[in-house]
Amino acid sequence: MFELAKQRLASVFKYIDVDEEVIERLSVAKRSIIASIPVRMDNGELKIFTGYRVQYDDTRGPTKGGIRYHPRVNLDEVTSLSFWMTVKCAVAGLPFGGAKGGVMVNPKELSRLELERLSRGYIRAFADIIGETRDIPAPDVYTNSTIMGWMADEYSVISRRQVPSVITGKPVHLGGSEGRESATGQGALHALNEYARRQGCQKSDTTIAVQGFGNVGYHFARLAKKEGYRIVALSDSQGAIYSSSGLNVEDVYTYKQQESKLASVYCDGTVCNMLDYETITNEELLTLDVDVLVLGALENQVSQLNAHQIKAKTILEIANGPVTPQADEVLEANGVNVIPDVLANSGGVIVSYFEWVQNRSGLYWEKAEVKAKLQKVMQKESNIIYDLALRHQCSLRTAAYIHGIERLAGAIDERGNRKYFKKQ
Ligand SMILES: NC(=O)C1=CN([C@@H]2O[C@H](COP(=O)(O)OP(=O)(O)OC[C@H]3O[C@@H](n4cnc5c(N)ncnc54)[C@H](O)[C@@H]3O)[C@@H](O)[C@H]2O)C=CC1
Ligand SMILES: O=C(O)CCC(=O)C(=O)O
Repeated sequence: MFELAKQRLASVFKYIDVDEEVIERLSVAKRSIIASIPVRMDNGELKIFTGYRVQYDDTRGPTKGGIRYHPRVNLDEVTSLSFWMTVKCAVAGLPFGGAKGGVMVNPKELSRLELERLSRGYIRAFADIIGETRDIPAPDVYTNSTIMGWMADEYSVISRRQVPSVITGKPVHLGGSEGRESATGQGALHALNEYARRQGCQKSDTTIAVQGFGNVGYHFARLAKKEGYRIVALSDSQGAIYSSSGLNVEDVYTYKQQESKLASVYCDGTVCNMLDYETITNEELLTLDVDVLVLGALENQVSQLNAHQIKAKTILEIANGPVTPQADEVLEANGVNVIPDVLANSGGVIVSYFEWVQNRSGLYWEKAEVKAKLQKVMQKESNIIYDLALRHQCSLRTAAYIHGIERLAGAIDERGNRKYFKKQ
């Protein structure tokens, strides 16, 4: 996966003249740590979990990135995610480098207390390498604000002082920022709005299918529906639902909260009939004839295996790495525009940055202020990237990488390396 991720890096060097030293530095992670995390389970047994933290590059500031709990987490995946965080923070213009963490675990199999012991154990294992000006974790797949609260608390216990800024995405009562919970979905909507405005699209005529109904998928779907887009399909890991006239996202969310999976929404015949939804498979959702396909689950969902079947005109990547480089080629040839992850899902880390700033200054902002600041950054960076794509006649992904790598290369150069532009 990491080798594939790096192919994106290589593709921008034909557009910008960058010194080999920059390429060399951005081709490897600065630090990768694997740790054993012992956890006493509720039945008295000791279980050892494997935890990862990769700090990819810190040229532009302390490294930043979420922690993922998933049974398939591995070093290759965490390294790729940390590389994308590096590019993303540069694309958003944040004073951060990139990192990512993870634990190989199925959190659905743990009790709440076991989950808390694992999360505190993760911090004890990595306390020496994280820190408010070193590396600042945040939530990712199957981690949330409650887990971030436990982690920040554990770090404060170890440090014998209050250090809320070591972790972002915390509960608001523990120093979390207003608006962080919905920030990734909200940011993606800003990126889509700017794109739609430039294409002259009417929101009410635009149909959207959303893969993934967790933090980012739910908030995106909820906010997009509120703005007038038509959400016609939703999926989670267990199944998918469809309605040509549009789904009521809040109703679906309420049923999922009660029943824990989307499948229950339609498995219960009463609910299904009442809401007029039909069931489709997860694979069918990806190939629906919609205007926008939103990928908000995991990596490698559109690959060379299914790219040629995609009928959507635009893909919005809220997940990290949901389209493979091989699929990019097929999509580009078929005229499908991809609004790339490093732009589309940057709302989360942007509001994480706001949280870090609030924690460090001790001055807290109201939700409206956070939302206005997020909108300003998303609109600015989206339009820079959409303009770059027009100027270079390249894909939106390549334009986003050009934008991020130029900022990174500038920082690497200004830290004392050879001039990054070979020709001035
Ligand atoms: N939480 C955040 O602030 C950010 C998350 N992301 C990325 O967004 C993606 C989703 O993250 P979250 O929403 O936070 O995770 P989450 O754990 O809240 O939700 C993940 C969702 O994906 C669903 N899912 C898993 N496999 C699926 C499949 N094959 N088909 C359909 N649905 C599937 C799960 O059922 C769940 O609904 C990940 O790639 C993550 O790295 C990116 C930026 C920030
Ligand atoms: O909020 C953050 O610091 C990072 C979120 C994240 O992991 C991501 O953008 O992929």
